[in-house]
Amino acid sequence: MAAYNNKKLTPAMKQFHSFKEKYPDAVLFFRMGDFYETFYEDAKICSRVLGIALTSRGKDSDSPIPLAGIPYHAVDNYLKKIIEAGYKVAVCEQVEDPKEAKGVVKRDVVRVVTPGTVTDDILLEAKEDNFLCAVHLGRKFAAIAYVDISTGKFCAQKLPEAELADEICRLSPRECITAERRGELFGDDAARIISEIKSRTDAVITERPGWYFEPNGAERTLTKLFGTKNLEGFGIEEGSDIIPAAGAVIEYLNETQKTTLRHIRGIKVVQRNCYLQIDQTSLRSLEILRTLRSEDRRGSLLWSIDKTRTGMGGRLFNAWLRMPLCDKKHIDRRLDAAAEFAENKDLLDSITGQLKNFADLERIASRISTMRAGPKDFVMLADTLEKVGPIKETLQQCSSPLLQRIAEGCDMMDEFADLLRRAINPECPNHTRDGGVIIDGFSEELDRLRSLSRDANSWLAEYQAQEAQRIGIPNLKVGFNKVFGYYIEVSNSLKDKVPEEYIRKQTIKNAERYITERLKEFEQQILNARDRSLELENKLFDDIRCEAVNYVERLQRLSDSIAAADCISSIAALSMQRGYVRPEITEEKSIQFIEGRHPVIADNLGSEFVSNDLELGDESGDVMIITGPNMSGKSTYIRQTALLVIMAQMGCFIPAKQARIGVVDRIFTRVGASDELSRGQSTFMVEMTETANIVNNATDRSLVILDEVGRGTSTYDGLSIAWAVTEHIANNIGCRTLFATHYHELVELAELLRNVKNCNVAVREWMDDVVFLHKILPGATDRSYGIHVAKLAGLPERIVKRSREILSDLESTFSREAEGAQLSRNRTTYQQEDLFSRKHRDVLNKLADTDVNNLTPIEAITLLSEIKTEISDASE
Ligand SMILES: Nc1ncnc2c1ncn2[C@@H]1O[C@H](COP(=O)(O)OP(=O)(O)OP(=O)(O)O)[C@@H](O)[C@H]1O
Repeated sequence: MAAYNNKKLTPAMKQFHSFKEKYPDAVLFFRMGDFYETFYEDAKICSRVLGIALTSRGKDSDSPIPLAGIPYHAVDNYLKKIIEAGYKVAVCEQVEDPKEAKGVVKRDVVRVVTPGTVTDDILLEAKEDNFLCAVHLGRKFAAIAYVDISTGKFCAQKLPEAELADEICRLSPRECITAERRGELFGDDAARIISEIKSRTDAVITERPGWYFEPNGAERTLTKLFGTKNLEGFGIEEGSDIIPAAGAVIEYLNETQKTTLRHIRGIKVVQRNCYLQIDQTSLRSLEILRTLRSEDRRGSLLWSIDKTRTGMGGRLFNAWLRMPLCDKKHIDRRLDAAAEFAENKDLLDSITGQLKNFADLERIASRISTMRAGPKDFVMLADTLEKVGPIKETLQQCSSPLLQRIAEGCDMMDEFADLLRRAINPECPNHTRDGGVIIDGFSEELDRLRSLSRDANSWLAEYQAQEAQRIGIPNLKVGFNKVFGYYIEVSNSLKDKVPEEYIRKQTIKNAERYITERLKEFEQQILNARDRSLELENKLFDDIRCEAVNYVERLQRLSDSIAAADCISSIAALSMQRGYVRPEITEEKSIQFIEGRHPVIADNLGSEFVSNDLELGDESGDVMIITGPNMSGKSTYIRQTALLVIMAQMGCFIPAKQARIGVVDRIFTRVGASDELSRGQSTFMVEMTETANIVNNATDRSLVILDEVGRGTSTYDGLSIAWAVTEHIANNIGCRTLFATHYHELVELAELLRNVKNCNVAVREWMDDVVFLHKILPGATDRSYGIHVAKLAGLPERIVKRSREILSDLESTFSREAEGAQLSRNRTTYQQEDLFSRKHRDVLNKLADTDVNNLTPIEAITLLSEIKTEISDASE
């Protein structure tokens, strides 16, 4: 912007530069009349991202300024596009009436819209939280704080640094604040974490000065917002790592919002061990919130099972799915509630019916609190508050404690609903600027002013008729335009008849236009009345908005209750629609399903989907090795297990005939070869990193899903790694594990280790073809049928035939017996080592128990002989 110091700049452009200096990292929307103008680089960005024309200001000067303008009435759509493209926008408005301005009109930046701070419905996904988060790396722990300003939800948690990136990915924030890259706050670790966030999420990274994160200042910011002395009431002790992160989030909102944040009423500290931990890899590979390939909601578990009807219900359902519970008591509370709905169709129909077209109370409450609520918000609110009574009555009939609590939370706010009904016109426009928002009868003064303007039409008609008759011009017309106001129009052929007192104002093609003293007087009265009625209407609307602020807290609580009712009824409706059952939740370390189904695939395939049983953990063995041909359904089966556990622990019914689930603390998956080349890691490296994460962090309460570990390297390396990992899990961790593999050699582990068992997927051979039955059966298989699958996939017959020849050659050269012998040798050694160590221990114990001083020589020789025999037995 070389032109900044140019003395030739107009006052408006000088003003533009002064704002641009204050908001250098934002695109500045500079209001000029009916347009938001953008200049210089901003104009180029807007032209590129928004597809609007790039022109220039001062075309004839030496240095024309690039310019792109956005009509003010269409600003919302343009804002949406530019924010989605990851830009921030500073909205600079005219803050005085241009008519009254002395010199250049006063302007100010009234808000900065960034991806993480949007509040307008059009810029938000109804059923998704729009999180802004801040990250802080403490000495021992990391902390993250996140807020959705459109709802007022504000949470924070302390966690090990190694889990930070995963947690951020799970939250999928739109924007992430970090301390500026200088000083000790921003070391190598932070740089690594930020680059991980950048590569794994769509979040925009915003750097802010180190003082945003300074603990004392941050604590002051937070206590000021909540009006508390300290943060102990929120479970945040002095010096907690949470404080810098939470303070930075609020400081950033203060910087960008320029309105009150009173709808952020408190901060919830998330206790990680209360929730089933699902790491980022599992979240992605199990396609819980988005599909793996297209990153689409459609096709994900959430998309398939979410039947909520309200925005806040949808967001809560999303959070329940992202953060399933770990406490049997809490899970049962949700399940009891869902069961009560599922068993009573009338009750369920009544609730779901009432939730239809229910307003997003949480977001309206936020807009009320930030004084951005429009007339339509209040109309929706009035309609919605009317439904609360019937919902409360329905819920009061229920006996489950959760539903009773929800019923208690159904606050009808009669007096507020009544005010809205009396004041706001149900047919009102979107904005207050043209009036028509306050209903007739609400204010006597408004009614009087309105009737003055309404009566104007009949006065004008009467005046027109009178004048036409008086001066004998039957087609004389009274009209109105913005420039001249009211006028009398007389066609040219009759203009000679016009009396003297008519003052000529405008000549048009076939007529002349005049004004009269009476008409002018009348006009003044009318225009005055219109202006005053608009002014009064705006004042009345503002009063209602201010009154509404007193209800924000109650609206938020009501919203929480309705969201929970929506989630529970969604679960019940789903279970009735698809025949899901209530899982029995236990504290045992086992999982059992009878006729379990994959929730998404089974819904697509209908009756073609083959259901399967599962017995895992405790007596049934912790580790299940599943072998079977390609395409037989191994991956589907192991993923289905993880999904059913997640659904059960969120309090959802599940697709099975019967299910018993021992609560799981963490889910780990190592599934398929995800392409992480963009992160500079080879497929095998990713596979091994994920495997290392599992063996290092899984507990005996975890569920581990392994699909093809070791496939990314040579057969023997891969097999050895897979063998050793399985052995380690079975011997040292003992967690419930499903391992789908093509390494048939692994099935031998079931003979060696007590808690490992084999299953295979049934296949029927028919002529030269195979039919996949998708049925999981006990025992191992030793055939791959890979070539059959290649044929099915359309590999040319010539290649298929040649593959068969090569396979048969290979099979005879490196016969399976040879490999088997190798492994049986391993097995023998394994058994021998075990036996040896046990015998040696027995012998040593015997020696330790012997009192040598009291042994006779004969006894000593007998003991020696016994020991010798025992050792020789063991080595045979
Ligand atoms: N239980 C089932 N009932 C019906 N169809 C199924 C079932 N399980 C899987 N399928 C179908 O079989 C296809 C292949 O399943 P899946 O990917 O689970 O096989 P896989 O054995 O893991 O294959 P690979 O070893 O090649 O990875 C799926 O796309 C699905 O359409």
